[in-house]
Amino acid sequence: MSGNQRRTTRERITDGDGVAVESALVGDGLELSYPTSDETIVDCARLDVPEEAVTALVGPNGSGKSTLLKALSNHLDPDAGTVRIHGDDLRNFDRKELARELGVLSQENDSLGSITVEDLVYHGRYPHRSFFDGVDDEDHRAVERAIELAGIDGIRDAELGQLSGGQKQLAWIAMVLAQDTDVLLLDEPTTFLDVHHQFRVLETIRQLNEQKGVTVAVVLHDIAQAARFADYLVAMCDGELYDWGPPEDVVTEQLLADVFGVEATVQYEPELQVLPRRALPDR
Ligand SMILES: Nc1ncnc2c1ncn2[C@@H]1O[C@H](COP(=O)(O)OP(=O)(O)OP(=O)(O)O)[C@@H](O)[C@H]1O
Repeated sequence: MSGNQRRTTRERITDGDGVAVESALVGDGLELSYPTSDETIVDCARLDVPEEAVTALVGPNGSGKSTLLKALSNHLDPDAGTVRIHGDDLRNFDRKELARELGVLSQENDSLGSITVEDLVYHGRYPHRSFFDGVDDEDHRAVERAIELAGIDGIRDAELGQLSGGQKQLAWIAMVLAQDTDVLLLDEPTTFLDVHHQFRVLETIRQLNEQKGVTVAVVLHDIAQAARFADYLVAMCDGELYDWGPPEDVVTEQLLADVFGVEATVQYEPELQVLPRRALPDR
């Protein structure tokens, strides 16, 4: 079943400015924990990832961003609540169907043994092939496009195990891009990357959003970068959603103190900037 056939239900919300937006992904009444403990790690009444927009999840270490992303990508079963993509419960999808809808870059990438970068990127095409199908022209085109977007042509024949952390990260990003999905969930895609590659990855995400209408939810650590880059911010604190909305509404000096524990100034000239001055005492 294709993504378009599934798009039967529209879920609308109103953002901080009172503007109605449609949600591609909705987390509804989510309570999340890990099998190793009874402790609830995330308790989130409602989370919306607006359609055809870039949403950045921000928050301090351990605030539950990755955990939330795992639930949104069906890698973690909620103790309570549901995740819906275009109105359909994620649990209604088999693995391959979901992989045609959702491209996921997690922090814990599966080990695929000693394969080359190019083979890894081809791996991103598996949801589009049946068991007996070979690689077709569309697969070749998608792989070449992903390799170009990620800027990894020079290392396509290298084995993953021989790469630096940043090069590996770019290879995984290319694999997710080759999947060619309408929705991307990216957990810290800029980790390990130098400033050039950080910009390149963020520009690629923006380009996919603007040119192809791809919906993106991305965990970013740099609040100033997230505020400049994203259309919406989701600020997590202690496993709860502290605030949600356009960056101008969410990034306040109060949020920086409450959520991040820093005294900081927020400036808008020439664009939104966060200027941290000092760390506040631990909460
Ligand atoms: N596999 C796991 N088993 C048990 N607890 C976990 C597991 N993964 C994360 N946690 C716990 O869940 C809490 C939230 O972690 P999570 O990784 O979601 O936070 P985060 O906001 O993404 O942090 P960071 O910015 O450091 O990546 C932490 O207290 C962490 O110890």
